[in-house]
Amino acid sequence: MEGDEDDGPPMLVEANGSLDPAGERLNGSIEDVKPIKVPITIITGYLGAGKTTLLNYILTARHGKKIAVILNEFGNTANIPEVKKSLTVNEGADAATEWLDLANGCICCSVKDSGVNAIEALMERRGAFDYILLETTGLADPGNLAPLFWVDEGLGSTIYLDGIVTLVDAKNVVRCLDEPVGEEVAEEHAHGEQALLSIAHLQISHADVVVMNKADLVDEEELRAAEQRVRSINALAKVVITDHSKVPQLEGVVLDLHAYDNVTAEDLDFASKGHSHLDPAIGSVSLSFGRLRDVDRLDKWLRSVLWEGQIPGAGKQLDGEIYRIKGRIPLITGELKMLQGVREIFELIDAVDSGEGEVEEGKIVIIGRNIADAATTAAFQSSLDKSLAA
Ligand SMILES: Nc1nc2c(ncn2[C@@H]2O[C@H](COP(=O)(O)OP(=O)(O)OP(=O)(O)O)[C@@H](O)[C@H]2O)c(=O)[nH]1
Ligand SMILES: [Zn+2]
Repeated sequence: MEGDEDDGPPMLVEANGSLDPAGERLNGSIEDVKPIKVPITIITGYLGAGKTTLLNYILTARHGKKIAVILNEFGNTANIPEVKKSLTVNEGADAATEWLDLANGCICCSVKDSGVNAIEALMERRGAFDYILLETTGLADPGNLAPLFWVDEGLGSTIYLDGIVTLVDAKNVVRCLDEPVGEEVAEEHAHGEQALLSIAHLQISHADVVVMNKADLVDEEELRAAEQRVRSINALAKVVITDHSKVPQLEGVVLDLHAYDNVTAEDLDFASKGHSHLDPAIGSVSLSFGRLRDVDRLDKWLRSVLWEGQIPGAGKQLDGEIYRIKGRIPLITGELKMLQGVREIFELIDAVDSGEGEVEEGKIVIIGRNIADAATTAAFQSSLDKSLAA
């Protein structure tokens, strides 16, 4: 019950949109028949880590962008089935309200059905936004949210997932992660105290950017320890250190992340360097391989691992879970494919031409629970080698 304190009505607030660049962009692209897709960034993080502080900072920063911010208000609403909740839009002195039908009083469970509709209705009435930022409750597991915005064509029409930003509290994160983690980590949507701790792991493991906040409360040594711990859980995420959530810039930290439509060499670079496994629960595995003739064998291997939890040829079921996967796959033709996945959903897509020349080495990075120990890492690599050569 007490853990649900910020499941209150979400508020949609428009940040400093006075310059209305969206309007300009709309007018400038009349010949473009495709509807403009608005990027949505999910802001998640442990209770009290600084999510609201970050969003307020963005709301007041001078950026000339039209940003819709969906906030969770403080409140003490218990989860009551089938309640309608409001989504308030503030535009300067104006305030407008959309109604959200929150199935169990929690936006993360209902955003698919009504949150997106509300956002779309809002854009129809108010003009398109450049960006949408969605703050989830401190308990939300982003693994449930990400696929809704990422691959669902119905939603994909107007909104696409730009990335997940996870706020962590530099002072408390190590202690939180060291608390015993129960079986609840595997549960889809747990709200107990035990689960809360597990959710901290999940939120970090799904992050594309980790904002390590409250740097003012720790010394250099504590800060490095916290940063290393976060990187050991998620070697793919960019880590940004802040005081009062004052991110150095918005682009690449909160906006324009392209975390689900592009995989750069830099994204995979840190993960492939090999790191100590500081966290027994969640870690990252980096696999490498040469250029492939096509992606068929890799596709089959991925289906076995992600859909069946089976490492081909290793003769055992994975006793963990995979949360996130990214890769860059060069073909002998010179083409480059990119791999993107959240939990069991994955896609192999053509790389955007970055003009970086031919890529020689293929790389895949997997983040998950109970998969990053030395034995499992070796099993992944040898299985992949055999499957690709077969
Ligand atoms: N010392 C310090 N305090 C901070 C910092 N960032 C935020 N705070 C304070 O920490 C408290 C929680 O910050 P919020 O932004 O409300 O955190 P939140 O993640 O939105 O919290 P919930 O909505 O409860 O999950 C507030 O009192 C902030 O003023 C920081 O960098 N340093
Ligand atoms: Zn929920």
